[in-house]
Amino acid sequence: MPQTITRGIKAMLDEANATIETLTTADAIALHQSGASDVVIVDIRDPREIERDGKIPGSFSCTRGMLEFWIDPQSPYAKPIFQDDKKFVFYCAGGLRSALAAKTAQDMGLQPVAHIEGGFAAWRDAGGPVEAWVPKKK
Ligand SMILES: O=S(=O)([O-])[S-]
Repeated sequence: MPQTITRGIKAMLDEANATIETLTTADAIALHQSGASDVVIVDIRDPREIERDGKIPGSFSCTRGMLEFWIDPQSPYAKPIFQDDKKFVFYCAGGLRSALAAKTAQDMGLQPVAHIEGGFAAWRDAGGPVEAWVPKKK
């Protein structure tokens, strides 16, 4: 018998988008250009996407797979950056995964959070600055 998926991505995205802040690309670029020190831009794309396409300069990379484990201070994988009193702005390639990630983060108590509409593709198309991936020196 085939699986019956009772809650699909449309419902999940609708719910996420109804409860999280969505930044337009223009607003996100302006926020980035302001250099606000109380904002962390979180890149939730996979490493291969970052390697291929580059990233928003200064963004913090947290793959979606590690999201909950890096946010929760009780987790052995907790990252101190998620304890900072800052605004966390998530982005992915196209704005879908980041909506779900921001919703999850918000549900966990992280706040304020937002995500960038259209993701990195929209950012790049709008002329937002892009930093090329540089391999780590060994
Ligand atoms: O999640 S996605 O919008 O990058 S395909």
